[in-house]
Amino acid sequence: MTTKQLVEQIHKKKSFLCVGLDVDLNKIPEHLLETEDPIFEFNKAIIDATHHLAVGYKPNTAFYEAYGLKGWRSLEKTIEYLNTNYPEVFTIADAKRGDIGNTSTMYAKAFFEDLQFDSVTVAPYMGKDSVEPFLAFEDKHTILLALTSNQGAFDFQTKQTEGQELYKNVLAVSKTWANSENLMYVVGATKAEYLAEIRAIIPDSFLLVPGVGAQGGNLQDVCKYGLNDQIGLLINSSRGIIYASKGKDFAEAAQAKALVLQEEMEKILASR
Ligand SMILES: O=c1ccn([C@@H]2O[C@H](COP(=O)(O)O)[C@@H](O)[C@H]2O)c(=O)[nH]1
Repeated sequence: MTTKQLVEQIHKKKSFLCVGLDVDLNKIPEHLLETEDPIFEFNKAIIDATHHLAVGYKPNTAFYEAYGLKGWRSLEKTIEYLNTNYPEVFTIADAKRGDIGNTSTMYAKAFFEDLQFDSVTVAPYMGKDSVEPFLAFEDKHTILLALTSNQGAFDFQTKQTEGQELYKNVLAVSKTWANSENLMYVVGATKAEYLAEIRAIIPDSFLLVPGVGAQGGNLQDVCKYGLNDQIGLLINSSRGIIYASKGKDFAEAAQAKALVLQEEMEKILASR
């Protein structure tokens, strides 16, 4: 999917919501555990109930890898289901990959060619040659960790290096890499106060913003400095949406939670 198509979807749905599909078998309704593939059945119901309110879906691969081969098959079925039934949505494999060049190429093939995701999250730590193999894929997006939502972000990301914070260095340097137009960045909703300075370095890039809901980040705070001319934000909520109920009404309850965020986004978009 191109960035232009993503922006069109945002305007059409009046939403820049991304639903996180982080499926934990201990948290899903019990009746689904009797089915052959509980993870896929859960995802399918959540997607069907929320697709008109969300422009993106983000399975975090950890939640699939944790269940071995069966979990990976559930991930495959989920992305196939999205691409077949809702090809207009932007898909993110939250896998946080990145390695030496030839290995990164294989990661990129896995997520872009085999699984057919639109994007994958990548850690910048190993530098340019670990990220450029992902950027080489046309109309695919590499979402680089910049300033993450967790407390540990302060251990390294905000430390001074070459006269500025490391995360700012990541933003400024990655902009110069080959095909950097395919880059997006992760900035945690819990770090909204950094967004003005982030936008000064990367005014045009899309930001994937996790951390609203369960982690306490605030949508209004993120939008104040995070929005740009193209909207430029994908706000992710995982637990806050998908675990709204553990009963048979789980999909309706998830829809209600997604609707609250979509309506808030619609108001924000209308007020610009
Ligand atoms: O900085 C980051 C980067 C990634 N994540 C991931 O996003 C979701 C958030 O889930 P919630 O349940 O809405 O808190 C999850 O997959 C994280 O691994 C992040 O939270 N922060």
